[in-house]
Amino acid sequence: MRSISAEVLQIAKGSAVIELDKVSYGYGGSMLFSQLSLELAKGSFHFLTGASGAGKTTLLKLCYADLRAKTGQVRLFGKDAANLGRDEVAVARRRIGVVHQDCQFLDHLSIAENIVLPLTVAGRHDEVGKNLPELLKWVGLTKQADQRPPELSGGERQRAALARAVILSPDVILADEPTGNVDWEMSERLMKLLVELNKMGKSVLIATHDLGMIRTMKSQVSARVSRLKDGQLIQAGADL
Ligand SMILES: Nc1ncnc2c1ncn2[C@@H]1O[C@H](COP(=O)(O)OP(=O)(O)OP(=O)(O)O)[C@@H](O)[C@H]1O
Repeated sequence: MRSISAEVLQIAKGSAVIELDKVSYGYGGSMLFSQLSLELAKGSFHFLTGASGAGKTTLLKLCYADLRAKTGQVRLFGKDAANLGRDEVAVARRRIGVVHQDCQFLDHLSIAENIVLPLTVAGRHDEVGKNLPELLKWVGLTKQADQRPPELSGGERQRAALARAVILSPDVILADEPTGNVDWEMSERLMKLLVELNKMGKSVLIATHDLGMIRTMKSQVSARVSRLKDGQLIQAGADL
């Protein structure tokens, strides 16, 4: 059993879009975090780092209400996630674009169909024609639009996953190891897309173990870096 003391991360710019307030979570009988607090401010850029198994994916899942805190409060856009009904959770989630670690594509659909899936599921078919060409161009996948996910390279899949995460124009982007399994050049390209989104006013939280990339990006964007270690969230300093 691991436990921690409270650590509240204050982010100066704007009001909070997602807040974890003294949250506890664990699988089975053991606790992964307890009394963990995190505040993602509107328009902020945040890196979450930590060793494999530290709990980064779990923390992101709490941030988009895929998991429920055992104790403490998760607030999405100011509302306690525990008090939201199914429809309200769905509405909140539409404001949060998630780039999953394993991309989670439907392999029988084309890349274009996968990217627009959040729109078609939401019944917003009329917006597909307007948004898709621009998004494909933005992530450099216009030529690959009709290919199936297994036919794409790792970097192309990651860019497609990013396009799908932003198709509903969310306020927040949560990205879980978006540069896993891609080379340095592609990692930098992906990160620059995320910085671009942040410059458009979106809040960005990226879970990554890639400290080299964090160091590089810190010169390009004002970012907060937190490290998850032994169930504690520690704000990383110059020692990064
Ligand atoms: N559904 C689950 N059931 C039981 N244990 C789980 C489950 N999901 C994750 N865990 C455990 O919780 C711990 C944290 O997992 P998590 O995936 O959040 O870590 P992570 O920091 O994202 O790791 P990685 O960098 O390897 O992706 C790990 O020990 C993992 O085995």
